[in-house]
Amino acid sequence: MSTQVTTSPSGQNGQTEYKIPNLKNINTWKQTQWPKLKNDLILRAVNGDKTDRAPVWVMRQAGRYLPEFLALRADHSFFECCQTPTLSSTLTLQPIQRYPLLDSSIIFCDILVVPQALGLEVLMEPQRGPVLPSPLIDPGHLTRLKTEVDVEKELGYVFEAITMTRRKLEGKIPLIGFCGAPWTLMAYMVEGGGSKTFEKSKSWLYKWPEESKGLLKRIADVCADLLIGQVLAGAQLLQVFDSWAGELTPHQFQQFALPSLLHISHKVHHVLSTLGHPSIPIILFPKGVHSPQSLRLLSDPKITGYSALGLDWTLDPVEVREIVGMKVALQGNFDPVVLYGGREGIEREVERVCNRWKLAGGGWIANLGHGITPGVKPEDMGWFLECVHRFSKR
Ligand SMILES: Cc1c2[nH]c(c1CCC(=O)O)Cc1[nH]c(c(CCC(=O)O)c1C)Cc1[nH]c(c(CCC(=O)O)c1C)Cc1[nH]c(c(C)c1CCC(=O)O)C2
Repeated sequence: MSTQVTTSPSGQNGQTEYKIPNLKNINTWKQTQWPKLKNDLILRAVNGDKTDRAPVWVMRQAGRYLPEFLALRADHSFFECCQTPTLSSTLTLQPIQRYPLLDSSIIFCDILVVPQALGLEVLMEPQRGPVLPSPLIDPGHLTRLKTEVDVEKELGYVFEAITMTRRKLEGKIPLIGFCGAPWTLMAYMVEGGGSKTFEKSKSWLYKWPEESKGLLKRIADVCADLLIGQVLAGAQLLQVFDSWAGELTPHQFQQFALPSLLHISHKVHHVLSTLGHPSIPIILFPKGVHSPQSLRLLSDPKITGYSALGLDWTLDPVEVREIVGMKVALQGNFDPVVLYGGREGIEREVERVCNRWKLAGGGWIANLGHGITPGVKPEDMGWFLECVHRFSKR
């Protein structure tokens, strides 16, 4: 029986048609019995509830600062770790086993699995980070991308890892599924790797605006299917990482990045509701987006489909609250470098930042304002978590 049905989103102009992805568990998720969730703090905070203390997790919490990660990585390539469900699951659980104070887990994977699923080669090079040897130079190269991406076939390993990990978590804490945002992924696909100036990817926006929008939409479709698959496989919360959103002018953010972000959230919510699945909150991390105008456009979850916004450390939570109001929950926003500040430095800064967040009111998920870096001492991460538990108490 084919599961390919199309539906129209409600509350819009009725033009958009969302194709339901072909997923193995599209009809079987209802029969899955999950262990009862014991700590739902993050799920309450993401819905805007004031919690007794802030739930805390850390972006990139599984990674190179952990000796147990490095030990496993020594025997396996980076993408082998992502693509092998047992390895991904083990890596996801490493920080959870070490730090009982974490209130959420996030599946071990990478945002760049989406360009891979679209047909581009992605390598992870030891000193350089991600490298795409054949980037998209101009719109003529768009024909190199697959027109139809079967997410089950290309990314089924993520779904398997999610199901395995949720079982192993035994309901201790929720599991976050994630993807990269279309603009951030487009930047990698055009630049061929990281960049300081984003000259190539931003010139696409100036030279070929319509083709850029088309590309962003194609990426967004795969991202949405990846998120839907993760939810049906057991993810309880989702995050979309727009790490390079701050490289755009506010106008470009609104013209290019935002519509593709909305395409993802609307498709995810619409398809899940069509399947009769309970709605799942999505956190958006639009790193570097500071323009009040852009933040205001992200302030109403009913319109955007994003329940929470992740803030980087250069924003002040009280100022952001004044701009976005009370409808959206917020996440963040400790300076990742605080983890190099020593025990006293960490304690002082956590207390200060927690006090700002208490003034900001509303739902707060404590996190860093960007990923944890490889040089952090594991015991300092542990101390940071202790301090957040202590100082975020209401
Ligand atoms: C931009 C981006 C990428 N990947 C990701 C982002 C968005 C977040 C951000 O802005 O930091 C997201 C990501 N990458 C990874 C996760 C796993 C889950 C978690 O613990 O948070 C997540 C959520 C593992 C990873 N992704 C990567 C590693 C290290 C690779 C290694 O072991 O060699 C890990 C643990 C590699 C990676 N992957 C990427 C880069 C730039 C790099 C190299 C530099 C770096 O490590 O920061 C792309």
